[in-house]
Amino acid sequence: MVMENKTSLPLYEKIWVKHTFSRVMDSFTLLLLFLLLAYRVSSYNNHNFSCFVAFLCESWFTITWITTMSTKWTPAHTKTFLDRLLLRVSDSELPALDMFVTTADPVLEPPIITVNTVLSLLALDYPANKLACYVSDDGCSTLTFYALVEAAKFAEIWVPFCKKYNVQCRAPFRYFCDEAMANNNDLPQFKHDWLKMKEEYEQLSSKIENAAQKSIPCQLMGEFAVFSQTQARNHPTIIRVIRENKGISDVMPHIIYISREKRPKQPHHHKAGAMNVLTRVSGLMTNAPFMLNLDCDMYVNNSKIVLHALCILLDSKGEKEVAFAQCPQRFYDAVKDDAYGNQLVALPMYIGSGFAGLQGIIYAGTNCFHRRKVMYGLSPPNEIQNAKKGQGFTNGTFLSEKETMQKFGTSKGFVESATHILEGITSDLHKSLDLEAASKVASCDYEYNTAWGKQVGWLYGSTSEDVLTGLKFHTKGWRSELCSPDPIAFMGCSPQDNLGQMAQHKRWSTGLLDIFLSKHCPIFGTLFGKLQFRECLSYIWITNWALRSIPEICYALLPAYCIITNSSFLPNKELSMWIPTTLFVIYNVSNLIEHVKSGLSIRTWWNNQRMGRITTMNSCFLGFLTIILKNLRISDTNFEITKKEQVPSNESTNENAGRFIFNESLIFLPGTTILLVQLIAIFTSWLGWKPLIKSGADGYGAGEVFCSAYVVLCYLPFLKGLFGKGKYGIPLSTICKSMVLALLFVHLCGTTIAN
Ligand SMILES: O=c1ccn([C@@H]2O[C@H](COP(=O)(O)OP(=O)(O)O[C@H]3O[C@H](CO)[C@@H](O)[C@H](O)[C@H]3O)[C@@H](O)[C@H]2O)c(=O)[nH]1
Ligand SMILES: [Mn+2]
Repeated sequence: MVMENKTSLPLYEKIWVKHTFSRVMDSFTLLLLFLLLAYRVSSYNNHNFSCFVAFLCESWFTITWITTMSTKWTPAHTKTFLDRLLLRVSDSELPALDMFVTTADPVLEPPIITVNTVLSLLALDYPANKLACYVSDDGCSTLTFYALVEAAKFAEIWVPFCKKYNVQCRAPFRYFCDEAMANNNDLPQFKHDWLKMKEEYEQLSSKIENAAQKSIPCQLMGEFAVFSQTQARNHPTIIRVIRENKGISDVMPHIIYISREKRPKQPHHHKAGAMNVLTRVSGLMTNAPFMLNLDCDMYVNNSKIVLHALCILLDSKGEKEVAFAQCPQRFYDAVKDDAYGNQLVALPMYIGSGFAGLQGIIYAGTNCFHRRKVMYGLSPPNEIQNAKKGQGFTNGTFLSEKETMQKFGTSKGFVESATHILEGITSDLHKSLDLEAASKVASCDYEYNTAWGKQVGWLYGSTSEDVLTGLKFHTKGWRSELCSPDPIAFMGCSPQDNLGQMAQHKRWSTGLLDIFLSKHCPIFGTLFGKLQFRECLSYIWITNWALRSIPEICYALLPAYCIITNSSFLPNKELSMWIPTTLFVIYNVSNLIEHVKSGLSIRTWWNNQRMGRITTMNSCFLGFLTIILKNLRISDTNFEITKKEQVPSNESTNENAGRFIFNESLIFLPGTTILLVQLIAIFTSWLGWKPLIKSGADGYGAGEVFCSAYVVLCYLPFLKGLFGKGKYGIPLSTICKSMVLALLFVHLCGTTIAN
């Protein structure tokens, strides 16, 4: 009886967080925004050009603020009950899990990083015969393959070591960083084992290091021979079973290496393409009902994470409603005070859990547990029941074999495995690691005329394939949950300089805007699908990122414009001046408090603020232009891979850490121009010159000068760059181009007055 009660208890609970202070401050901010707009409308009579532009920008900011507020309003996260799960299902009943790791470039993504991710997965606290680890290598690199083969040998001792001593962090490079670990276990054998393991790991890394230094010809013999004729963009499928699990008593999961076929003329759809190949190959080989996907740099930091995620996915309610369980992204080796604003700590705390309190958190591309049947296009069960009553509903379950082939492609084996999944037949961990059938589904023409990338699997068409794929699930009516146990589940690396950070944000904003302008636009999702209204607002907030660059750039140029033309855009009566002033103060103070509450320093807050402005006006603006070019069919979007580095421990004290570096990239052009325009304006004002261009309107005041100075403060790294040397200096060509643009702007200021 007691047992019965226990087993009917929910496996997880949703915890609602109260951010009352945030709510009050956010509402107050909104009120002030409305007041400002009301002021603009009421003072319409003495309008001028700058006030009109200000009104348009502020309207945009207000709309954005409403979506931000709605997202943040009801934050939540989950609490999982492992004990209840283990009472309900025995070890042998636990479901199988296919784990996917993607890597694409052995230089930008050093194999030792991928190896650590894989090692940490192999050592998960979960029955090894239920796990299979698939590594997709889009770089088709001998080095990556070699590293994995060596890692598999090391894993034979690493996995038992972790389990014996219940090691928390199961990625050796992080584990051995911390000497204190050597002394935190009383077992007499431990110290000895620890030292031995450390030595073995060092041997492994030096082997990989050596192989990277000199491409040893003997590497291309034996099992490496297949790589001898390959180029990264032109090669047949290579699939190798590096280690096969031998059954229940074997402590090592399957390890499978996949480099899908690539041909120069065939689109490969970047990461989404790789994920779909992983889905199919694993479907054939192990066909687990759940899949975990990780970027190559995301190692497991909580070895029980699979059980936590299963609490959500196997819960009686979760089972029917939740498509995926997303764990947060956290990063190690952060640059001091988050100088490049890419640690994303405060943002997920408010926005991420905000999403989680609505229809669900967005899919972030990594650290996510998926339900395979949802990937195959299944709708939530209640939908299916409704559909059974009605007519003409095509869901995977009711398709004929021919239709299933049209949808999933012509591999008989795969279609059979997909049918099993869609019908909920849980066949035991599997059958054959049949390489021939697997090669077929990894070939580049397999998807031709199928639903892959459209209705099935990871969706194509955006470099933010993650958000797009998650949005599709939400539009179908699925929910998702944020799974954030303590200690944090996964840790990864974030860009170590502003170049990486800015390129990354450009890719995200491009991909997100692509979604907004596509048929998957969240607005359609609410109108014609099952996307809930407030979830839609949140998706609008996130997919609009690149568009935000336009009003931000206009607003940043406004104070300079006013100083140059001796006009004003801020209210110039003392009484109404308090509206923008209070708005500025309240916004900044509440944002600062949110950062401090997330355990961050004031410096970090400022760096995040500053980088927020720089990223929006530079990366996102370029993202916006990229989308325009794409829609005009002049050029296509690309997936630039973020560089991953292992930072030597002395690096954090490096005096240049946090400094901006520059190159010829266009990404620095908007910022440099905006800065030069401000400088021209401020010098005009400071030296008491007559305004460059006279207008009839009221002159500018302290407000405009303050705003201009504020923009310069945000662009301080660029200001330093104007005078910096080498990579720390903005290239002369960029400065010249920006100067031309800045002078053009000053000239244009004149024409607006003349009209
Ligand atoms: O053609 C490609 C390109 C990329 N990748 C892999 O995709 C992952 C993510 O790439 P990365 O350069 O690390 O991008 P990030 O900006 O760090 O990634 C974030 O943003 C991406 C979407 O833009 C998501 O796919 C990621 O999961 C998310 O962590 C890495 O494992 C790559 O190896 C491929 O497998 N094939
Ligand atoms: Mn990454």
